[in-house]
Amino acid sequence: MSGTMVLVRHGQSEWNKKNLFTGWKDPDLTELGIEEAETGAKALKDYGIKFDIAFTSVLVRAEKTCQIILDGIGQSDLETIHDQALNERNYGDLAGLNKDDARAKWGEEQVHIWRRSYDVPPPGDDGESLKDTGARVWPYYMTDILPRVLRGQKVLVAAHGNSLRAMVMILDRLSTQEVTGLNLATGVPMVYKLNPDSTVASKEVLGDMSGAH
Ligand SMILES: O=C(O)[C@H](O)COP(=O)(O)O
Repeated sequence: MSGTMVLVRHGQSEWNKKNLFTGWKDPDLTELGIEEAETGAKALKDYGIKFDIAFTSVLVRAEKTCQIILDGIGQSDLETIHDQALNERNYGDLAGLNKDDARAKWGEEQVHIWRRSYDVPPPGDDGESLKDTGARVWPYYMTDILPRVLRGQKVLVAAHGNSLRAMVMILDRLSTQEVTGLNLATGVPMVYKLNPDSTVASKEVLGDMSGAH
């Protein structure tokens, strides 16, 4: 057994609350989002983990979630690396649109394809599919995060629904079809212990993922 990596999706953001596609837009956490991050912190405190380093994106909802968790477990000053490789997928021209309005306009199925398919990007020059998102998340994981875990460090990664779906896809060895059914709840820590060959030795979810959609 080597180290431990905890993945956590940021708490509810203002745009999650309004049901808007967000992507690289930068809304803050809501009160509920703060509470969700605090609940995640409590679960990690009860679990008894102390981290060696934290990683987050350059978007405020993930950065704040990361800091709330560190504050909640008594590690406020822990070294934290912010990198846009961990940002949410870029939602292209969908950013700022209401998800239900989009369903009314383009149909449930098309919107589901944009949100959950592996390789269909949302419309717009900068829109990223999950595969495109993985193309920046996976190398960053391999070069910056994984080596620390393999050295035995305990690593926190506070990021986003789709950047974390890309990570969970490779960790859980999900197929491109299986990943379409993967949804991550806000503020629920996933504790991965890795083997020396970087495969997953164990995965524990500290909370309820069932409400995620
Ligand atoms: O960027 C967004 O809109 C959300 O953070 C994730 O959205 P999704 O669950 O629709 O992919």
